[in-house]
Parts: sequence; structure tokens; C-alpha cells
Amino acid sequence: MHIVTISEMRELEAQAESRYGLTSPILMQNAGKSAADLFEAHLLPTYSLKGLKVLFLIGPGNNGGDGLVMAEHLEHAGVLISLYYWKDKKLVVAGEQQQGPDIHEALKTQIHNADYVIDALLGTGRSRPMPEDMRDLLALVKTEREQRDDLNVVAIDLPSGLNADTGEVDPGSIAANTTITLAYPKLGFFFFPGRDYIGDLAVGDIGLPDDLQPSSKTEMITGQQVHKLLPERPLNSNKGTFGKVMLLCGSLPYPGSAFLAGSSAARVGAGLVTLAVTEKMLPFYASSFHEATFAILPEEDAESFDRANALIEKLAGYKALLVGPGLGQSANTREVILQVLEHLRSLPDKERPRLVIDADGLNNLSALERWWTLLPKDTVITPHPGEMGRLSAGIKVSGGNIERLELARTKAREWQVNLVLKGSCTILANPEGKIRINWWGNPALATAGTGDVLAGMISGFLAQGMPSFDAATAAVYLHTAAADLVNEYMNIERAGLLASDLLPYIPMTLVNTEFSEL
Ligand SMILES: NC(=O)C1=CN([C@@H]2O[C@H](COP(=O)(O)OP(=O)(O)OC[C@H]3O[C@@H](n4cnc5c(N)ncnc54)[C@H](O)[C@@H]3O)[C@@H](O)[C@H]2O)[C@@H](O)CC1
Ligand SMILES: Nc1ncnc2c1ncn2[C@@H]1O[C@H](COP(=O)(O)OP(=O)(O)O)[C@@H](O)[C@H]1O
Ligand SMILES: [K+]
Repeated sequence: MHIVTISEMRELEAQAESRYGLTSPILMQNAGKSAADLFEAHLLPTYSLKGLKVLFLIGPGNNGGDGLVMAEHLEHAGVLISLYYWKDKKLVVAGEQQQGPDIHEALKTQIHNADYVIDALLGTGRSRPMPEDMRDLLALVKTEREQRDDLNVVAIDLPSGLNADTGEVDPGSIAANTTITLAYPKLGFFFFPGRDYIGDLAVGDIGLPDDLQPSSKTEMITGQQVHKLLPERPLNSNKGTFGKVMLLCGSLPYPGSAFLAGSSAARVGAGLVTLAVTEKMLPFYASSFHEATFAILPEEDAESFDRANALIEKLAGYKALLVGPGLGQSANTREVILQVLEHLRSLPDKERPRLVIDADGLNNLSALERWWTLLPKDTVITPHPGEMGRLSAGIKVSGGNIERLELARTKAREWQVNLVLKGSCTILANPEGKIRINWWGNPALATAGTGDVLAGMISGFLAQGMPSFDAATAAVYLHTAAADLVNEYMNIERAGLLASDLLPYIPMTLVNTEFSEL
């Protein structure tokens, strides 16, 4: 699904009018109806609309207009509506208007009684800091919600005061429990602090014709999209149909990473997983990972040439190779990686295993000048912000802000790689400048080893013949979907997830894509 900026959204609206006669009032009718439908769908089966008390905060522009249309639909469905017009300081309850000195107290009573408050104050037309009286109004709602968690705030299009392009927020903005955004998600939703203000995200249909598409090259990854990308699983198949993955991962201080990555490759459906390990390490893996096969390499103090060659000899017939997790950063290991890269570059396209480089694979490379010139075509790299900084010659890359977006786009082009810049709202960028952002996931993932799982999943999809950018897209989405399932089924609120908990839930995430709302 496209992600739009404010100017891209305005351009679409202008085109809708000039090419299809879809004027702003028509779009607003569609927007309000769709918001009412989504509101109802999100409530069911917990509540019925009849008798539900909903207070609408109505702003001066079209966002307020959307709110009014939505209110009308909900009123017909039996909702008890009250409306507060911010500009006129006017309250309408059960059709009765109130204005004047007592309005503040009357408003507080409405907020106190409400099941839901609808934030339809400002949308994409926000052009300046909020006036104090708007901040005060939202502060009343915030205070009430702090006192009772059964008060829900639903933002129409976006939480008022959020900058839809950057994710900055006004000091008066309040976090929504749900945001019903119109037509397309806005860029600012994917960056902090904005990301924290969106709550659950629903996307309303404002009736734009299908052939009117935004010019944006930025997409939100959705379950429906991933469902279409997943490899077929024909009846007439065997393990050879689904490809072999080789992993050059794990070393003495970090043995678990090869297990996590290899299991994940198998869990997304790769036909066969092979761990390239030394004889010393073999007993550990053989006892913990029964499904794996092994390529035995010389010990780590052997000549790098011999270590690399032992791997290269086994690589024929493999469709994917993952290099890096837990590999260590000795000069000898770096040499091994360089020789393996050289071999991959020498292979014809059809015979070349597709490469994923993660963790120490990246740390080893970042020490070299123009390291990206050493990569074979179609490589996927998966840095976290620290690794990204090292790869970018020391640029400081912070966690969640919007600067990451242009950095990812620029570097994927310059390096000619499929880049997965990890973190909350992981950003994917390909060499052609296309961006995909992952909305999903939760902070329980911020624990050691989850990156190994992701890298393994990508390699498992590559083994099945998926193009590199799509393999990374599917894996990033399903990795976070698995974390959400773990939290749900293991009753984890925010912390305590182990990377290995993700493994048994990965297959369920593949199935669930068929039923995704987005
Ligand atoms: N234009 C269209 O065709 C459509 C617009 N839609 C809705 O319209 C919204 C955009 O509408 P508008 O462009 O009217 O903009 P908004 O409704 O977001 O706000 C603009 C109004 O708020 C005032 N304003 C701006 N910043 C303010 C601030 N900080 N404090 C107080 N007042 C402020 C402006 O003077 C103007 O009156 C979208 O977010 C969406 O909800 C939808 O109905 C779909 C179609
Ligand atoms: N707060 C968060 N919300 C969502 N996903 C997160 C969050 N923190 C980390 N992740 C994800 O968890 C994984 C962590 O990977 P990484 O930092 O490489 O860890 P490790 O190397 O220890 O396995 C990445 O996929 C990242 O996107
Ligand atoms: K709003």
C-alpha cells in the first residue's frame, strides 16, 4: 500500500476532481461513511453501536467535515452523539445547542460520560502550532483517559497536530487508540514521535478510482501484499522444490545464532538447511538442531584459503547463502568472507546462491574501503542502526526518526543492495530507490537473537526462489507478525520474549496473511 506525503495526497485529490469530477464534498461523504463503517467494524463483536456515547471534536476544516459526516452515519445506527465545535465553542448534545460561559463544565461532563472521543480537529491541513484553547481541549480528554482506560480516542485521518510528513507532534497532540486514516497512510506515521500517537491503524476508502495512484515510491508492507509474494506450495513437490540454504554463521562465543537463523530458514519453508561449522562445534549443533545437515569446515585457526574452499566446494546446488550472524571478526574470518564473495561474483547468475549478509558479516565488511564493490548482484544486507553507521563510514544513525528514510534510499542506490535497515518500523530500500516500511511489531523484539531469526527467514525465502527485495519484505513482515503472535499466545505484555520463541509461530504467520485486514 502506498504511503503518501501531504503534497502527494493533495495532488491525488486535485486529480480526482479534474479527471473524475470527484469534488471535495463527494470525497468527504465517502471519507465519513468509511470512517463510520471502520469504527463499527473495530467495535464488533465487543460492543453494539446502540446507546454507545461518542463525543466528536470538530475542527474548522475538512477534517472536521469528515467528522460531521461520520457522526451522522453513527447517529443513524443508534449511537448517542455529541458534537463540540472548537472554533465556535459550541456543544450540541441530542440536538440541543449550548454556548456561553458554562460551556467548559458542560464539555467536561460530556468527556466524562463518553465511551469514545473522535478527534476530528485537524488533519493534513495543520499549518501552524495549535492554539492554546485547542491544546486545553485535548488535555481534558487526556486527563480523563488517564483516569479511566475505557475511554478510547479515535483520530480521523491523523491525530490532530501531528505533522503528516515528518512525524513531529504538537505539544497539545494526544495519542489515539485508533487512527482511521483516509485513502493512504501518511509518511509521518512511521517515524517517531508520530508512530507512538497512531495506535491501531485502519485505512478508510474515500472512493479514489483504482487507476489514480500516488506518485510515491514508498510503500507500507501489508499482510495482503506478503500473501501474494509467498511461494507456491504445489502438491507435486519434494524438498528439492523448495531450495537449499547454506549458513556460514556461529562461532565459539556465539553458537546460538546459527541455530536460530537455520531454524528460521526451515520455518519459512526452505527444503533443506545446511550449517557450515567446524568439527569442534558440530556436537553442539547436532544435538540442538536435528533437521540440519552439516558442511564441516577446518577449525578457525586453519588457513583462510582452506576454510573458504571447504565451503565453496559444498556450495553448488544451494540457492541461498547467509553469512554473518555470530561469525566473529578475526582477520582470518574476514579473509574467508572475501574469498567467498569473490567466488560468488565469478558465478553465472543462474548458478549463484543469493546472498544475505548480517551482523558480523557486515562488521567485517565495514572495515574495508568501498566494501560494496565486493558484493555479488542481488545481495540483501540487514544492518541495525549501529551496523548501518559503521557501513556508512561512521555516520550516526539513530533509532526511529525520519532521517533514516533518505539515508536508506541513498545508500541502497549507492551500494546497489537490497537494504534492510532494522529497528522499530524497519525500512527496506532497493537499488532502484523503492522503499517499503514495516508498520508492525512490538518492543518485545528488542532482544538478542531476533536479528538472526530475521536473517534466517530472508535466506529461507531466497532458497525458494523469491526475488531478493520481496524475500526481505516478506521476512520482515512475518518476523514482526510472529512477535505479535508470541505476545498474544504467551501472554507477554512487552518484555520477556526469547528469539527462539518466534520459531514455532513463524508457520502460522504464513497462513494468517490470507486473512489480514490490511
Ligand atoms: N480535500 C479533500 O478532497 C479531502 C479531504 N479530507 C479531509 O480533509 C483534511 C484536510 O482538510 P483541510 O485541508 O481543510 O485541513 P484541516 O481540516 O486539517 O485543517 C485546516 C483548517 O484548520 C486551520 N488550521 C490549520 N492549522 C491549525 C492549527 N494549528 N490550529 C488551528 N487551526 C488550524 C486552517 O486555518 C483551516 O481552517 C484531511 O486530513 C481529511 O481529513 C477527506 O475528507 C477526503 C477528501
Ligand atoms: N522496538 C522494536 N520494535 C519492533 N521491532 C524491533 C524493535 N527493536 C528491535 N526490533 C527488531 O528486532 C530485530 C533485532 O535485530 P538485531 O538488532 O540485529 O539483534 P540481534 O543481532 O541481537 O539478533 C530486528 O529485526 C529489529 O527490527
Ligand atoms: K484529526
